[in-house]
Amino acid sequence: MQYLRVNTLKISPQELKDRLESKGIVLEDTYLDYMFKIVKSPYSPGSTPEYLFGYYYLQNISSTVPPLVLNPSVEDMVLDMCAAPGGKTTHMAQLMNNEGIIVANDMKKERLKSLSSNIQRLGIKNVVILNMDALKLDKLQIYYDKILLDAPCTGNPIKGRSRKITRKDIEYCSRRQKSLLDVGLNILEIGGELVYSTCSLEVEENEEVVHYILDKRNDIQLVDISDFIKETKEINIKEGGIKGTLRIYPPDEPFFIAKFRKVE
Ligand SMILES: C[S@@+](CC[C@H](N)C(=O)[O-])C[C@H]1O[C@@H](n2cnc3c(N)ncnc32)[C@H](O)[C@@H]1O
Repeated sequence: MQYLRVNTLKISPQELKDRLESKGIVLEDTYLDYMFKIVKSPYSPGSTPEYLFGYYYLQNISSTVPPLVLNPSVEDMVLDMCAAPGGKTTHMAQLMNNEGIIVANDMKKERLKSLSSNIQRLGIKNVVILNMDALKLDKLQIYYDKILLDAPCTGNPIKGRSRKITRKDIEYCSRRQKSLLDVGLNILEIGGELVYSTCSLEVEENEEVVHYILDKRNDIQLVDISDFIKETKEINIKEGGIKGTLRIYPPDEPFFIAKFRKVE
């Protein structure tokens, strides 16, 4: 199922809906007034003039949840630790009305090209792009009010990979996720919040990562985000294996989401 997120920095949801429907694209409302389900389209939704003008971004409905849970505001200094191709960075820029600062980092140069072209196409002006291994971000000694860690996981399709995911892959991802989360929490301001998400359903990459952090650190608390379940009716969303976390299940793209606050 394909969805589009209206880029409200450039056009209103109603105006875009009218324009696309006049071309034969059939859209359906969702829980977000700026997100539509594409029910029918006579041509590829990524090839319309409206797409090229940056009036919308194509993404799965599940991936709207982590930025909404983080809830960045204009006053916040925001970090997106693993940002490419920028679905969540550009959504956060929209939530911040193109003001404030978002540092969008990704380690892979190749993937930064699509992040950069999406930022340009959507007319986003509050994003600074950084090309670093996120495991080294604490060396910069820059501290953030809000951090999104949309971590690399076994759920991400890897170009050219045809083999099945093994236990070793899951264990490797889990170790890397724990380290990335630890670094992110080190550069969070006291009182600041970090949202951790993956598109994997493996416990080792999700609940186990949360337990690892809560067992290891006294300066971090888990924030209960289960209220979100009521707000997102048409998504197959449930409480995760730890109280206060979220899991999204197929037919929507799977996601695990947890929120942390630094308390001292
Ligand atoms: C799940 S994808 C991010 C998707 C992105 N948040 C979005 O919404 O469009 C994970 C990203 O992490 C990046 N990555 C993997 N290891 C990294 C590391 N050590 N430091 C920074 N980025 C990394 C990958 O290049 C990939 O772009």
